[in-house]
Amino acid sequence: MAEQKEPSKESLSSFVEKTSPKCAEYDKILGRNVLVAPTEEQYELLAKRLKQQLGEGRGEVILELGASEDGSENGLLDDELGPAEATLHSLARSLSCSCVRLRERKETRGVVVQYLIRKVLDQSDFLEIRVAVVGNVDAGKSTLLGVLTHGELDTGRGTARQKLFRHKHEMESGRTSSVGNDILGFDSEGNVVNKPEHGSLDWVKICEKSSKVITFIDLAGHERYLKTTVFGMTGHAPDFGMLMVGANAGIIGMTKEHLGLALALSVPVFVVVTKIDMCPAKVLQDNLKMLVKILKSPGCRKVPVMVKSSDDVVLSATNFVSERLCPIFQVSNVTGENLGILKTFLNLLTTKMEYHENEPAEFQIDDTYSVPGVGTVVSGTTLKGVIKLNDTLMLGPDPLGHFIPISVKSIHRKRMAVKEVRAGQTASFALKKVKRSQLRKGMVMVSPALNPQSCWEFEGEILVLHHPTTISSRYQAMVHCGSIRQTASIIKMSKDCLRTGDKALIHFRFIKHPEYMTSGQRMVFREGRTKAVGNVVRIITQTSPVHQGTRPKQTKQQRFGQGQQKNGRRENEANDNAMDGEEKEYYLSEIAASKTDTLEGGSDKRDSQSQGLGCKKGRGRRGGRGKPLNKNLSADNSAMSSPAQVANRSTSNFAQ
Ligand SMILES: Nc1nc2c(ncn2[C@@H]2O[C@H](COP(=O)(O)OP(=O)(O)OP(=O)(O)O)[C@@H](O)[C@H]2O)c(=O)[nH]1
Repeated sequence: MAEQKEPSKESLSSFVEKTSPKCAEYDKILGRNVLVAPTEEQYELLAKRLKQQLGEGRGEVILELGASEDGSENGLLDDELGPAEATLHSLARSLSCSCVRLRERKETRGVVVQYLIRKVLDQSDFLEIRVAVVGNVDAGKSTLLGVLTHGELDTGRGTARQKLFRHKHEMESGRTSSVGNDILGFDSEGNVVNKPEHGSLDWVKICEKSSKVITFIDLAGHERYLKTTVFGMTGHAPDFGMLMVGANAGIIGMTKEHLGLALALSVPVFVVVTKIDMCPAKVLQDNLKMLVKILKSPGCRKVPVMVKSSDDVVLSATNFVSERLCPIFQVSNVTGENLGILKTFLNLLTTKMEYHENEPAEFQIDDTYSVPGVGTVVSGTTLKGVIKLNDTLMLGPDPLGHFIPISVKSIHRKRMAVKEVRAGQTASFALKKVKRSQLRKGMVMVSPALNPQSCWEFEGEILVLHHPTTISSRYQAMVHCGSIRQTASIIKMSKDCLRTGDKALIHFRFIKHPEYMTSGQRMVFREGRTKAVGNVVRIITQTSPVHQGTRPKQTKQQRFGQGQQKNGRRENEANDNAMDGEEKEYYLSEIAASKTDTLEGGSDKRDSQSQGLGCKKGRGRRGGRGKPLNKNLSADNSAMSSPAQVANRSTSNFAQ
């Protein structure tokens, strides 16, 4: 493989030095001498501190043996290391934890050793980390997931991905169109639990044997399914983003778009470059150079690090939570090269998201099912609190903005029956006395103590990442906020009009039904190539939705028929995209009804029509200016604002 000028070790260690949090108490207690021969009192203190750290790390923590407070006498001598390790093992055992040696390094005085301490959980419990998998079409996303979770290498002809596809058309075309899920389990020692004999239906076995489960959210790379991909990033609450890049193709198509989205949503990203087995050295080198340049650009402000050894893995995983570090892996799904270090990295990932288990429960619904013999089932993420079997929660809002009490009949985590689910965990609930037709994605189930209120209107502080002209009042686009995705209209803005790069306070109104939102939530406002990101700052609750103009009721047949006719591509969209047609239809009628446009408003709407609704005329086009879909794809790089610009604006204004 090509020699690369990598920014790896120097930048990594200097980065670590600059960003590692120093905890005086921790250093004092776990200092070199204390662990070698602790007194009884010191031992108790150590156990207390370790317990606290395990709580903060949701059941795991990485510790360093031999690091002293001031760095002057770093390292343990040979005769000190044994007793210090024995103390640590004994501490871990006393707290029902495993203790795995990760790496050691030479310091001025002796060695410093890093250990992973992980709680050994009972069969029904496991630590959960969600990783959204994004990247352009054919980057090898589904293939990598197939290889990681089924333990068998790919042939280079799409065999591994077959195990992941959910729809017949996906099998036939090889293209992901929906949000897929697969899991990779690690036991308390960090060994992969998944075995080739575990089919996709053996999630229960994997979870029972795992202390930590990585849930991959497999997202679509094609621009056609961008709405679904944005939903995956906002609605499935990923802890990390895994950006996939084909070694031979480099940063093309939707890669920048997906990177920009992850940055805008403050999701830490690591990059996996696939297909290194079939890529000429020069091409790989050029593409890596380009990748590093984009990541380092003032917009992204990342510290890219080529991860090539187990040492790099531990360093990058332990410092990854800082968001600035961006580890890059180069793998082959065919030869299996470097898949081992990628798995070690995944095993060490810990989320920095704070989940509040002591607050009243909040659960956001991202999918609904009707299961024969069980009834109505909803799946989603528990954002706050703890939900137990037979708990009564408020489900809503319905089209009138009301919440109804429902009772939780059964709870499943990763297809495994459990008695309770805590903040940060995904789950499915079987609900009593609720029809599936009463439910939709974006609804919530919350504790009655919250006395939930729905809203038609809210205020958001928004930064426009890209718009071809200007945005003004009455402009409409899709709001993605958690698992909510609904077209909203701009009622008022703190500026007359907004261009790319502008920031404003905007008053939005949903056009179809009220939603449950909370201030501080991150949101994306997009339509075609128009994109804006920001935060919800104020919820405007109101009782009467009458003036909102509820849309005429249509049968499912009518809605689906319209979608097919207009787009000429409906058959390929997964169910969760089935609202595209009706939303656009309603959107069009709204535009037609508004004859009192301002100059800017008019131009925006014409622009919106030409962009998102070009397909109305059955030309199968999207993206405006009469470009066919595939041309739009190839034009991506130039048409969108670079992620550098995008991220610069988003991180400097919002994320930081
Ligand atoms: N030689 C080689 N081929 C690979 C590798 N990874 C993936 N492929 C092949 O690349 C093709 C595309 O892989 P996919 O996994 O479908 O790509 P994707 O990113 O999931 O594509 P979408 O689902 O459409 O977004 C398949 O034919 C794979 O067999 C690799 O590391 N080496």
